[in-house]
Amino acid sequence: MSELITNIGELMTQDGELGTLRNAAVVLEGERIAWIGDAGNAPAADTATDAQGRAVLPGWVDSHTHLIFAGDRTAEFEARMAGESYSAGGIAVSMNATRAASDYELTRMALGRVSEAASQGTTYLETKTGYGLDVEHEARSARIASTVADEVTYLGAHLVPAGMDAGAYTELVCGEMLGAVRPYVSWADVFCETGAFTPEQSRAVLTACREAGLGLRVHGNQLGPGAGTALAVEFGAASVDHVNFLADSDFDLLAQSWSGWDGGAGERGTVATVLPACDLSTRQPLAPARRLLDAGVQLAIASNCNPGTSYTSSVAFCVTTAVLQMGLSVHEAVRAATWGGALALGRETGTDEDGKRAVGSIAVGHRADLHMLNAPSATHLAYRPGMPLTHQVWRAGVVV
Ligand SMILES: N=CN[C@@H](CCC(=O)O)C(=O)O
Ligand SMILES: [Zn+2]
Repeated sequence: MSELITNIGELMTQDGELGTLRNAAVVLEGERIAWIGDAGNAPAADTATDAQGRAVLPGWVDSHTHLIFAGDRTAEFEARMAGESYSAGGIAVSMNATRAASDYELTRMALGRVSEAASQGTTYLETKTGYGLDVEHEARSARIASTVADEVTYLGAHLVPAGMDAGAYTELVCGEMLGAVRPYVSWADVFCETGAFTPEQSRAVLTACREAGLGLRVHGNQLGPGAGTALAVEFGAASVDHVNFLADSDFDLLAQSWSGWDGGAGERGTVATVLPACDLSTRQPLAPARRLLDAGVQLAIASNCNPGTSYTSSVAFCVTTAVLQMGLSVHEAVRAATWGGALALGRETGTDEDGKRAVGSIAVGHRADLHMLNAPSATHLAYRPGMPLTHQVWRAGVVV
């Protein structure tokens, strides 16, 4: 089956060569994009959708979420709004509720969250373990995650559970727990922060997970200056996320990590992933997205949907915040939330031949993940903050 989407007022492809097209059309064939061009030259297809001048973007690629949880942390949020500061300790509240939930409940809630995200334009999504925190419950979280998300990350190193020795727990994370989650995950992450894992413990986790063949990610520099970003770059992590408290040397390390990359080939560096909704919900200083881009660092924007610090899967909200409060242009923010997210997950390239089609940009052969706005341009995402602008979403060629 093929579908022609025509009369697109603005087609923001996020593809380096195609750029942004006006009065454009796209043809989808099965799960792939088959043709892109001027609406006047569009070929016939089995069905047609008239965009009536609306804008079309790639679907959001949300490269950082924590969707496998039960329970509620409204009280912690209220206390924070009354002046308390965020600390990692709240993770234990979610751990207890998550352990107590049945497989069915956890799966149903996770699917509900994925569906909320999809209805707002998210077409590719990563999620993590991290609220199980023992072998049985981390393995269960990983298994459930693998049934609801496109990419799964092992975050056994989220918090040392109360009553456990940090060294012994780190060994568990690096040993038996890693073995139990391994069939379900392709990434590993560590929360390298005061109150979570020390640089030495983080190093041990990253080393073991790399040896197990997992790609690496780091939660770093969320709550203060520290070693997270430097460790991420040293280990060749695909992404370091949060990056609120960076030293000058962290900017340099991140920028240098991309110096051997020419935009498509060469040595990949470490993406800096900013999480604007989390920054607002924790009342942290906003991550320095503008300075990172200006320094030559590749940037992603993600929702960080989780019960503690960012209970939203609205990437549009994050994009709006990045434009209005972090100094990004609309194009830069949309790029970070689409192509940038794909880059952070190693999914920005891929062709018909290898069968793992690229996501996060609109080009022939890429996966047909499209987000049509009820607006003539992507600028409306920032110009009309908070408005429900998602008009229609295609995921792998299928209307969501
Ligand atoms: N910072 C660490 N992990 C999550 C929050 C976890 C929680 O508080 O439940 C985050 O990315 O913000
Ligand atoms: Zn997180």
